[in-house]
Amino acid sequence: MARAHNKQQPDVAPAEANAVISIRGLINRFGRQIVHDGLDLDVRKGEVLGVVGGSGTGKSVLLRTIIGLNRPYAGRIVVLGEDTAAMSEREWEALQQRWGVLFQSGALISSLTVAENIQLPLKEHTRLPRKFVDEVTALKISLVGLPAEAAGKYPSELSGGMKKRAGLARALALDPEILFLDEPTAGLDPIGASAFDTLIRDLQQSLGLTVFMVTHDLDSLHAICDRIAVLVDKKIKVGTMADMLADSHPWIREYFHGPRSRAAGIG
Ligand SMILES: Nc1ncnc2c1ncn2[C@@H]1O[C@H](COP(=O)(O)OP(=O)(O)OP(=O)(O)O)[C@@H](O)[C@H]1O
Repeated sequence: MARAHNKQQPDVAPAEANAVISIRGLINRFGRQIVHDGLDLDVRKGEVLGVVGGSGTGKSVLLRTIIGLNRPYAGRIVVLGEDTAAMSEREWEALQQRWGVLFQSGALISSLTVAENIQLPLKEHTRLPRKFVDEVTALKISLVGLPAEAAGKYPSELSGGMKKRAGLARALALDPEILFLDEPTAGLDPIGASAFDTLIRDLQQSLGLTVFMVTHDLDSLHAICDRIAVLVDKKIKVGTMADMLADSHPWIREYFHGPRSRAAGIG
């Protein structure tokens, strides 16, 4: 797994006091293409942050960088108080267990049942007795609104929405503090997407999660996000929906006042 080992940067703004993720001066580049150029971001404890931006602006790269799947060119990333560039492998492994990730596809292993998929992180990172693992699995399955019978099914036997829920159950297996979601409602019909939004909001509130959600879905932004982070000009602008509606940046205006946003009851 790629990890950041770059130098800390001096003279940067301090992190917000209640930030669970704090990013300063992040630069990501691939060859001559600069994706992020001095990006700063604080994600507050207990918020649902929606991350939007045009295609190719680096939403997924940002998520992947925070969780250590992409090594940044420069910058400082502090997650749950830990500087990710200054950690031993053991500390890094411990930190990874404090977040869960749901990728767009659900990323379930097709040869394993739903229960076995959910049990993977439990078996990898804990030494819980078998009976307890089974109990936790059943609890997570019910938490995400899947029927108990789903436990024995293979991913190919599930609908798109059920696969997402199973992926979410796996992301929640280790009781994370932060949930990373990459386009969670992509591929779902509007009713399924809205139900998934509600589920995320309910879980966030009942479990006290901080949610970092990359999305294109204006309905989701409107329905469940406390704040919105927009990737523009290789940096990030953060604010409430009201802030975004008042912003004069051309892309932000177009996005939040365009026809799709009016359809979502926003612009
Ligand atoms: N491993 C990589 N090697 C080279 N270029 C990459 C790599 N990963 C991402 N990129 C480039 O970085 C840019 C940002 O990619 P990213 O997937 O983060 O965009 P995005 O904002 O999530 O886009 P979309 O909304 O279309 O999914 C793109 O131009 C992409 O081609």
